[in-house]
Amino acid sequence: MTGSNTDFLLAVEALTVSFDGFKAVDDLSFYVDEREIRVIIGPNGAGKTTVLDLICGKTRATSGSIKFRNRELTKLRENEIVQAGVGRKFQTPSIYDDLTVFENLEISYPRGRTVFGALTFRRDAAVRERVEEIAETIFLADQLERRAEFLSHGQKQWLEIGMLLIQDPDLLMLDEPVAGMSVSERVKTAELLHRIIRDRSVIVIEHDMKFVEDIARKVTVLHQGRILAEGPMSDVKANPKVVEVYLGH
Ligand SMILES: Nc1ncnc2c1ncn2[C@@H]1O[C@H](COP(=O)(O)OP(=O)(O)OP(=O)(O)O)[C@@H](O)[C@H]1O
Repeated sequence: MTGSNTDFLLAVEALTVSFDGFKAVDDLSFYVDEREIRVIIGPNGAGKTTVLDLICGKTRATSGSIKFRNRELTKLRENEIVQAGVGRKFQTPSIYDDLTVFENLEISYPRGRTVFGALTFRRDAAVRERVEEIAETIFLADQLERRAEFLSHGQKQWLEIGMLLIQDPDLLMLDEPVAGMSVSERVKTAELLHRIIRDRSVIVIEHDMKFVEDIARKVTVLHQGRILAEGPMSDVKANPKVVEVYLGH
């Protein structure tokens, strides 16, 4: 039976999506616990991004179930999925270059529905406090008045993560968060993810295996829309099938 109730934060069951008959995700099932970091790896075209697109409602499933706290997501619209507590960061940061770090975080605070509305609401103490707390978490506490366009590539990525965190999602999904980052930024991003999972779960797609080893407890390896292997990084690395299709390349 698919879509049964579970204790998992996220239960993906028998999920399939076909694009003109091609199954980019094929009868996929996996489960994510509360406060888990799950890393999804796999070769190009394995279906990793499509899985995140399905969870956040950007792509509609052909069949199968995605339950988040036992609530079926496959029938919800993207904004309803955000409101249910699922945040998604895409590869390209969608920050406002001409606003400061403070303003970028402030407009993402759940009260502001539009940029206009968000900028005109009173900066009350609660908002300021929350913005400062998030800025501290994302290593930007001393950059609050800086315009976002002047941040480094890594700082822009952290800012966008902060813009999601301020909405307090229970599940945060990140697509290649360390792509293009310096080594020191990668190390700090791993630290950031460990901070984030103190009170939420994270799904990360990543190709950088050093970074994966720094953050991963459980890894799901996708290949041709299906699970090739799943388990602790040490097991996955030693799996001959994973070496053949992915790690050996
Ligand atoms: N909207 C779409 N229409 C048609 N085909 C699609 C669509 N989205 C994805 N695909 C195909 O589905 C397959 C899986 O793509 P996906 O982007 O999910 O892979 P990926 O594992 O994220 O790869 P990469 O590591 O290169 O980002 C690819 O063959 C891709 O061309």
